Amino acid sequence: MMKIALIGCGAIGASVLELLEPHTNLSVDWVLVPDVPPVVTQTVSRFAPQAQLATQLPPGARPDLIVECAGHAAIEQHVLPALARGIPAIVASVGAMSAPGMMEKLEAAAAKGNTQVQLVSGAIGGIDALSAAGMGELDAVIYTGRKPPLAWMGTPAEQRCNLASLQEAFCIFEGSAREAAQLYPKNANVAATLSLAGLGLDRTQVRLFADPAVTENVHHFSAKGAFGEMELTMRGKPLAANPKTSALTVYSVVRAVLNRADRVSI
Ligand SMILES: NC(=O)C1=CN([C@@H]2O[C@H](COP(=O)(O)OP(=O)(O)OC[C@H]3O[C@@H](n4cnc5c(N)ncnc54)[C@H](O)[C@@H]3O)[C@@H](O)[C@H]2O)C=CC1
Ligand SMILES: O=C([O-])CC(=O)C(=O)O
Repeated sequence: MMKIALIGCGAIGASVLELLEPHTNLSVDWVLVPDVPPVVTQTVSRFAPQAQLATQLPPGARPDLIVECAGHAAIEQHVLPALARGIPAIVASVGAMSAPGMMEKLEAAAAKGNTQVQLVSGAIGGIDALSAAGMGELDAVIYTGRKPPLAWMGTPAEQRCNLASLQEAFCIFEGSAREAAQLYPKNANVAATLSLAGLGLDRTQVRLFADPAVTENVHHFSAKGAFGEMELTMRGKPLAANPKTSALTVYSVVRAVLNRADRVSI
């Protein structure tokens, strides 16, 4: 039985709990959240009644895996200490790697604990191909993210345009994946993921649009290099609980967990 600690129980975390519940070869025994609103209590008692709710992993707890779906701050707060204790981790907040030195800290913590951390593909696909292509020479990776204006509320996009009255697509950001992930921590994890799989945070070109013509979160990237060329468009359905987040992110986290719990992984 694989014992799991889940970090975060919002739009992604709640759906992950629901999808993992039927799997009898694993058990979510801890759910770590900064506070416990009634909706979290209800979700946990419905899908993981065995789980203990806490703000930090208790010192004596020894999960086989921690699963982060909480936000960038959770990497420093939960993932690094767990890795250093030898607990492997699955991370959804890949954009956190845009902070100076964070990738090195992650590697050092995993090395200290003699364990591994997996950064999930999240809301995008093709990471396997891009990452394999990166073993050869890559010339360019270009990413465009397009979401409905509502998905950019509460971000610096509000200072760039009037999101509520946009009539056509507006480019709210153009620059590197590193800047994108730092400015839009809840909306540009895909930019960071593509760059870590490919050309790195500083050489991956990113454009982000608030687009009233789309109802989905549309991610497009193209890559060119020694392998040839690839292009991918993902039209991700947003989660009802958080329009910034695509449903595929949940499936990606669940798949990563099951790949560790099951005998065959794909
Ligand atoms: N890799 C990818 O493609 C994607 C990654 N994400 C990442 O996943 C994160 C979560 O997304 P949602 O579930 O939609 O957000 P949400 O806002 O619905 O839920 C966040 C949950 O995490 C908890 N939380 C916040 N800070 C925490 C901390 N320091 N420690 C423990 N729990 C904490 C909150 O209380 C809440 O339960 C995003 O902030 C983003 O970093 C989101 C979408 C796509
Ligand atoms: O869920 C999505 O569509 C992508 C997202 O928020 C991110 O890249 O952070």
